[in-house]
Amino acid sequence: MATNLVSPKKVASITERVWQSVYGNSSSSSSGGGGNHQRRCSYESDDDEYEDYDGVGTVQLMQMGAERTKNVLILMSDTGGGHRASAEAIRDAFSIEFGDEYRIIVKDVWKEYTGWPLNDMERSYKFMVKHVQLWKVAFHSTSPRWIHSCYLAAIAAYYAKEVEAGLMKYKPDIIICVHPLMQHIPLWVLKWQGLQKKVVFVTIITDLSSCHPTWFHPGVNRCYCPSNEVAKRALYDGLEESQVRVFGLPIRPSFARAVLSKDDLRKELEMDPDLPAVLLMGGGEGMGPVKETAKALGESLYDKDQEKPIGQLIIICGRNKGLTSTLESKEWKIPVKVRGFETQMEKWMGACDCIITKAGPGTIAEALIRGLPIVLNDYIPGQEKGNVPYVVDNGAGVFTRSSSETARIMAEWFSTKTDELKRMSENALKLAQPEAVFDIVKDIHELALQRGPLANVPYVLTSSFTSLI
Ligand SMILES: CCCCC/C=C\C/C=C\CCCCCCCC(=O)OC[C@H](CO[C@@H]1O[C@H](CO)[C@H](O)[C@H](O)[C@H]1O)OC(=O)CCCCCCC/C=C\C/C=C\CCCCC
Ligand SMILES: O=c1ccn([C@@H]2O[C@H](COP(=O)(O)OP(=O)(O)O)[C@@H](O)[C@H]2O)c(=O)[nH]1
Repeated sequence: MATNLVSPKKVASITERVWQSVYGNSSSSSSGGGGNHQRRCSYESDDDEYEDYDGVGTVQLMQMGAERTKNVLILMSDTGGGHRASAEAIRDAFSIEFGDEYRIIVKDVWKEYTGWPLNDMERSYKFMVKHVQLWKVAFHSTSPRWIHSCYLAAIAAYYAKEVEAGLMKYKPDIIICVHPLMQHIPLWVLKWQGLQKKVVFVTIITDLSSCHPTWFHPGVNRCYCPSNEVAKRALYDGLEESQVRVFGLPIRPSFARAVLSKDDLRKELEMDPDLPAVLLMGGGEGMGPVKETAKALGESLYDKDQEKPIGQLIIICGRNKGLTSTLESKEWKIPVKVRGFETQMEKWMGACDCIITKAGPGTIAEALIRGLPIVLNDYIPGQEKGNVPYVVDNGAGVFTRSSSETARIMAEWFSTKTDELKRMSENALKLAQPEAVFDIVKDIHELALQRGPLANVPYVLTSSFTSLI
């Protein structure tokens, strides 16, 4: 039975055999959409990575009773840039705090293992936020619990086995979820497998204030909320106080720990050493009115009377290649740098004096750490709407959708209103939570230590035990 599940050359692990005995022959299974059968074959036969992780079971057996490296699986999706940035922040903080004690795997398990629509959330999300009314309707119409639960249950029925295969491949001791739609199915899988006592499951919410109710899953061991406002919503939506912690949004340790001198950074990034600098961006996808704002700034930061610039402009277009090439081909009267997706955002932010961005939570939290006053020029309806009062009411920035207004504010900040820029910078620093990421990983570590004896039993055994329960 199920001979197609395992390569003839590979001896099936106990987990796989138990898995087969529970689910039978995959080729006769009716579940799964077009793409997933192929994925499953590669998982079972010739996936190199799988070989590495299969070895973990053996290592676990050898290390029983001794301290062993724990596997941490971080579930994320590239819907925008914020989920990956938070996942990487957690990964880096684990490594700084605990070295080799944890093996961190950052994955979009949906993409690897499932089919449509789960394996294509990036494109669907991009499409929907481009047609902003569509996103608004989708966001609000799926807010009631009974509606999103029905959708997710239907998807779980279709893809549970694939998600299970994805989770089993990495044999996680801890699952960290940084995406609202990646909790329900894995939590069901853990329940069905009887692995709830073995695997720690935590969610880290990456929205600062207003967020979709799918974030609040009562089945998690911990729900890390970035603000008190989100924590209140979590309690209101049924989580217990013991599940909720508020430390802040996890930001990459390079923002918190690096000692950066603005002068050195400007030299390294080949910027003008003296002119005040504004960073213009629109999240990981380069969304919002970046092009119009850039053009308006090109005019407002040029002093026509004195025929010289009063500021310089850095534009980071993220993955928006069209925007990059359009802006690169333009002639500017002021010093301008146009960049695509940058991996060292802490350097660009450290070299600038303020930022113009849509209200993405990741970018806002990073800018606050760097003490950058913020002009918010757009927000995605639903989850980003509440970020606007979060910044404005705390005196760390202003909101305007008008490009000419943004350009005017910037010209004032760089000339007659430098005191306002300074005050906002101080307010930004007061809101910053650079240590949040370290507090979160320490708390997860504590949680893992509190697990019962089942946590130390290798997967190769727990799965076979639990299938008998
Ligand atoms: C009458 C119209 C009915 C419309 C409903 C029909 C179908 C559902 C369609 C879409 C689902 C919409 C999901 C909405 C809830 C999502 C929860 C949420 O807030 O997710 C946010 C993430 C993106 O995170 C954001 O990233 C930003 C970065 O730029 C920023 O950081 C922001 O602050 C973050 O919150 O959104 C997603 O990942 C959306 C994924 C979209 C998936 C589309 C799949 C559509 C295809 C079919 C629908 C099937 C399943 C959907 C299940 C939805 C259950 C709620
Ligand atoms: O070129 C880029 C553009 C953006 N980002 C990061 O992408 C994240 C964007 O997250 P945010 O929540 O602001 O917006 P999203 O892209 O998710 O809409 C932030 O951490 C940015 O620093 C990046 O690393 N490089």
